[in-house]
Amino acid sequence: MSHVTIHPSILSADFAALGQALESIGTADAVHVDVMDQHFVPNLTLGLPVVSRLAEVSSLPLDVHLMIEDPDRWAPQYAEAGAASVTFHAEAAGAPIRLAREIRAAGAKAAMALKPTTPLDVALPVLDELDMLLIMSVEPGFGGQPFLESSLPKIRAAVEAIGSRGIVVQVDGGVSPETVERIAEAGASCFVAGSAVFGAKDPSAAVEKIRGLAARAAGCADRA
Ligand SMILES: O=C(CO)[C@H](O)[C@H](O)COP(=O)(O)O
Ligand SMILES: [Co+2]
Repeated sequence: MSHVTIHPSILSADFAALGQALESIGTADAVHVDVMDQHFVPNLTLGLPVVSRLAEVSSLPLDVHLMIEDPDRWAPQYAEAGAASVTFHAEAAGAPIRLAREIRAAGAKAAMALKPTTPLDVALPVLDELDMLLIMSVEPGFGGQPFLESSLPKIRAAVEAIGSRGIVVQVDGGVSPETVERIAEAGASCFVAGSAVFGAKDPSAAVEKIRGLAARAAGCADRA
């Protein structure tokens, strides 16, 4: 039986206390790290030196979400730095099949992300090279935005296109106790949640709450 996984996004954590942020989400399955370059998206966060250090100190796997131009050049370096998975955007990649292969060769799982307006068709030729497909449910760039309902049919279509290939469908943006059940019912199994986790008084409890709701809605075993 499959299970759901929760990846809190440290975009919504205190950037002056990232070590404490990691400690506060001990119940999570991985930590989602949003790398933004102020070119692909209108926001600037952190880069390779910080990700390398997080990989050294984190007991959770690092799920690195690259919102950058030219991921063909940079993504493999995040895999070499110790990321468990590296996600590049389809809209930014020049040669996505080659890039996914390079990420895997560098020791990480390979994932590709689609912005809300990018059609699923773009991912179909790349699927066989991917471990995970990220369906963005907000316009990338900022945490705390409302979940886009238009992503639900896209999630259903992605799950159907993937079939039995074992590729994880991840959803990122506006995931909260209010939205996670509908997203799980649509077939996603990996949930990124930033503000809903780090905005809570007890981030670890928020992770467990979101996971429990998702697992019940998906009709599968609650991992926790
Ligand atoms: O990639 C992202 C934004 O581009 C973040 O991962 C995402 O927005 C998480 O934050 P929230 O759960 O608050 O929407
Ligand atoms: Co993200």
